[in-house]
Amino acid sequence: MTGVNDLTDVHSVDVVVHPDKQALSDSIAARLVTAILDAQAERDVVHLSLTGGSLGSDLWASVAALPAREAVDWSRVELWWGDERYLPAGDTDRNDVQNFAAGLDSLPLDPAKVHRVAGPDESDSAEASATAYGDAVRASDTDAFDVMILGVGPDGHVASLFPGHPAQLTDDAVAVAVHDSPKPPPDRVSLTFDALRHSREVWFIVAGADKAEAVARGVNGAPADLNSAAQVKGEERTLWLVDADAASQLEPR
Ligand SMILES: O=C1O[C@H](COP(=O)(O)O)[C@@H](O)[C@H](O)[C@H]1O
Repeated sequence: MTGVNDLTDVHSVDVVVHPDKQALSDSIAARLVTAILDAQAERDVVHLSLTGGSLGSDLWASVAALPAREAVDWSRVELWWGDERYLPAGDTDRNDVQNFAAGLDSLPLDPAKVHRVAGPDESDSAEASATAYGDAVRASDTDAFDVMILGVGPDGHVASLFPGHPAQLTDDAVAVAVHDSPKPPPDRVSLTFDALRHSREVWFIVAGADKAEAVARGVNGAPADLNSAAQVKGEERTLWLVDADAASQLEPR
């Protein structure tokens, strides 16, 4: 994977505001299906990186309800996660489990192309899991994720990179173990900023007034100790897909 992002160009992001969370979820689903179809017209396999959080799962319910999902060749879609809670396979607090329960399980995916982060039942430590996950990303046949979907926490975190946390600025790895996470559970595995940036498109998906400050800081390029989202841009496009409540502290552009 290659690519360098100019983080000083804070205006090269697009913001799309939707009236409410359901409209936002349905719109992300339609946009995602279109993006996959476009990518499949150009490349054999499409690489998507998914996110946890409520909207990160809701969007799969929206995809599952979308007739256009039938046009996608889901067997040619590779799935990754930007982060995972370091919990055993099947734990209902895992991001992958929540995504599948919401609607991913209805899609005819190739299980060999679903790249889950190993939990404590399948690895010796979060560090070992992060190393194995990073090796899997490196070994994949892609030079970049096609779409990197990232939820944003009220504290401005993306994936499991929390502002001010020691793991946030790890720069010598694809994935990092996170301990003492400010948000439970305490142990996690996350892609690093470098890995997140190796994406053709980065989509931040955010709903709710409690995230309005994080959205404003992310869009306006706040420093890393205040906002992790602001440190990540796509190689071709950076999109903020938000509802009206989450957009309420943005200046008119
Ligand atoms: O813990 C996590 O939180 C964020 C955001 O979640 P939300 O519920 O506030 O939307 C999520 O993006 C991340 O993947 C997850 O591990």
